[in-house]
Amino acid sequence: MSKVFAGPQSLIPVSVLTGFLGSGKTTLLNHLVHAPEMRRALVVINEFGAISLDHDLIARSTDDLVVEMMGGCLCCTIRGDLLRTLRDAPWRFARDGTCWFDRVVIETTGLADPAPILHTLMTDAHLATLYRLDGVIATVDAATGMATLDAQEEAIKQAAMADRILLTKTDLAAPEERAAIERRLRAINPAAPTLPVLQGAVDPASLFDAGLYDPASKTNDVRRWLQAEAYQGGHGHGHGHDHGHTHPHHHDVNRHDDHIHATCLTFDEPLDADGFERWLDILTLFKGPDILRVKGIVNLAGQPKPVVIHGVQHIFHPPVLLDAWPSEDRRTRLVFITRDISAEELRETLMLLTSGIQRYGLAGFVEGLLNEGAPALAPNQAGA
Ligand SMILES: Nc1nc2c(ncn2[C@@H]2O[C@H](COP(=O)(O)OP(=O)(O)OP(=O)(O)O)[C@@H](O)[C@H]2O)c(=O)[nH]1
Repeated sequence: MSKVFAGPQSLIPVSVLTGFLGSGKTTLLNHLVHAPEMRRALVVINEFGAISLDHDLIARSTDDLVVEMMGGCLCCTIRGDLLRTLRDAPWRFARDGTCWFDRVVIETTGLADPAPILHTLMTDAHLATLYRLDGVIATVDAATGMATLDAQEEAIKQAAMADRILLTKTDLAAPEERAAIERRLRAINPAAPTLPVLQGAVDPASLFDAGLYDPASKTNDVRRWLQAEAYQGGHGHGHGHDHGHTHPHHHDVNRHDDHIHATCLTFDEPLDADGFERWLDILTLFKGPDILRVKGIVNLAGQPKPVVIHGVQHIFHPPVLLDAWPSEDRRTRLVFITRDISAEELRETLMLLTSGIQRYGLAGFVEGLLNEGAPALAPNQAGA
């Protein structure tokens, strides 16, 4: 928690375009590259296997737009190729001694799990001085998306990790088919707007600036980014503090997204900083693969400023210490999209650690656990 990320205004925004095979990523990019927002963009394309020679974008690789091709599977060669490409790009594409491009879009292969790409962007110290993750855009085919989500767990991950979901090929889907997939996507990822797209035609303004930093206001815009209210339309209104979407029971019980929980946890009282940090460590250590996305604004005891956290699986972006609370609302709000981890489990384990460490100190808490076992510090006894 000690590293604090600073200076987002000078960093180049990176958008990650993901989506299953044939779901319309290239069609979208071919449309997008004509937009003024892409005038000085670096587009990094990763295709598994041979790159189609009639890829329109190759023809568009001109003075104005640079298209970098990377072979191989991005999620397997991530530590090498993408890192090198992004590290070298500012000087490779420099003009008059300065970095020429002002935006990066990475198109991933349809088979890719987007997590390693996000991890690279979030953790490499050198990249962190050049780039900021602007957002994840996922294309989902309105006609075949249901079957893809049923069969391919990667497709669920892509939707769960997205900041924007683009529902493509809406011309090929019957209205009820489209409504069903929209419902399903909202349940997987309630905060990501689902935007219909025909033949790639999309307004770039609806795709970009999805990150914490808002170039329009030149500040970190937590409310727009966190979208905590989106999780509150589901179940559990009014009473507890956990709001989220659970999935209605389906006959095909093995559907991957029956395991997905989208939840917002809210805490009225400041949290013990040590307990919170240790809880995140333990959670990511043991449950990392099942944490698809976490975002949050956290009120830590003794820290007057809010801390913003952002993680994908076991990797967290360095926390951001904001100058001030964005509103009067000083509650901790954590939004989670997880696989097989319920809101209750998240809340109870967090309360156990923060209350236990606050009350007994770390050494006393651990000693208590060793001597008496966890029941002695059960959540309802630990002040939850
Ligand atoms: N009918 C219809 N077809 C579309 C639409 N968008 C894309 N397509 C078609 O869908 C096919 C796949 O689109 P691509 O853009 O190549 O998809 P992709 O996600 O880049 O595919 P991969 O590179 O294989 O992962 C192409 O034949 C497109 O012309 C749409 O809105 N409507």
